[in-house]
Amino acid sequence: MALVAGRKTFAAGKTLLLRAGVWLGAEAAARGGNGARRFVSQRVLVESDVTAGIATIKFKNPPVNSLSLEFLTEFIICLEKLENDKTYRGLILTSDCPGIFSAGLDLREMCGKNLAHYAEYWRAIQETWLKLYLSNMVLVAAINGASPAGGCLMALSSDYRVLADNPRYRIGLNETLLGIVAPFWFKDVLVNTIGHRAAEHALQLGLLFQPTEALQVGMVDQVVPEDQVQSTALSVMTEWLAIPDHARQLTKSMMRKATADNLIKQREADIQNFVSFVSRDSIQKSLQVYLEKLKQKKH
Ligand SMILES: CCC/C=C/C(=O)SCCNC(=O)CCNC(=O)[C@H](O)C(C)(C)COP(=O)([O-])OP(=O)([O-])OC[C@H]1O[C@@H](n2cnc3c(N)ncnc32)[C@H](O)[C@@H]1OP(=O)([O-])[O-]
Repeated sequence: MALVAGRKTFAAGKTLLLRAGVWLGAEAAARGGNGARRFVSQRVLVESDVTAGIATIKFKNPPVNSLSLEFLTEFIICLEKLENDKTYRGLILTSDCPGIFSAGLDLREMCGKNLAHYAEYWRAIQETWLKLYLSNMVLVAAINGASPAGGCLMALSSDYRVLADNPRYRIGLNETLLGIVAPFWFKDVLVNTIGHRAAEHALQLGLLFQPTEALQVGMVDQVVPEDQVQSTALSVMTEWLAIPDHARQLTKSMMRKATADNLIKQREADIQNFVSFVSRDSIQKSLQVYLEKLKQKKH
């Protein structure tokens, strides 16, 4: 069944479909006696409480949970499975890698590859966002680590964000620091969350906010001690699940549809735009310099 769902999603991307098949073959599922279920894939861990109707997805793509094509493929299939299974009404997004929620797009997917690869990668990024942003489930991000750029987008696409109070866990759309530009739909989600002026400021400077600042600007809804992130996410979820699904879902759709439609109506043009942008020599150079800086940071 999940594979059928996967086929629908990736009708336009044969390679992804193949990768999805590999992943499904490797999947292991276990069911406990107390309504708890656990799906394990290589890079995405899904734990679920069937009785409560709540699933938790833990990103497990060390060292930094970068959004590689393999990761995105597994993630999208997990999301589809949960979305299509009416047992689940709520989903918590969090990380299994200590100190990192997600480092955002995998820079190695954007460097030194061919045009077809860039197009395939960007389609997977778009698909991930659309699935998250338009999910019928309640999405709560339990942000237990740094979340720059694409990591921030995943959090912003949730309905509610709880961030661990640790000054190292900075969050924001820092694309300009890499010499690249956040796509219009990243920008739209940020504007919807923190307002136009704050978004303009944050985007131009590529600001990464520490927890207190993130709370102040409205990028997250709550900052709590690190050991309370998961329990807070769970109690927020319980509150949201008390609202009748149909009313909440229609309201969510009313609030989000125009933003999502903006991308849906020009997906192919957006892919072409990304491909021609990222393949420019100057952009390739900026990305390589940035990656090199990251590597040298340690030494
Ligand atoms: C138009 C498109 C829009 C773009 C959107 C984006 O999301 S753009 C993305 C914007 N994202 C950013 O700007 C985030 C950049 N990353 C960071 O700022 C930090 O890594 C950190 C704060 C996430 C974690 O700090 P930490 O001290 O815990 O970890 P560390 O720094 O020591 O890294 C460990 C290893 O991971 C590697 N690696 C890291 N990130 C990426 C990546 N995205 N990809 C690939 N690899 C990455 C790093 O090179 C190193 O590799 P090595 O040497 O072992 O081979």
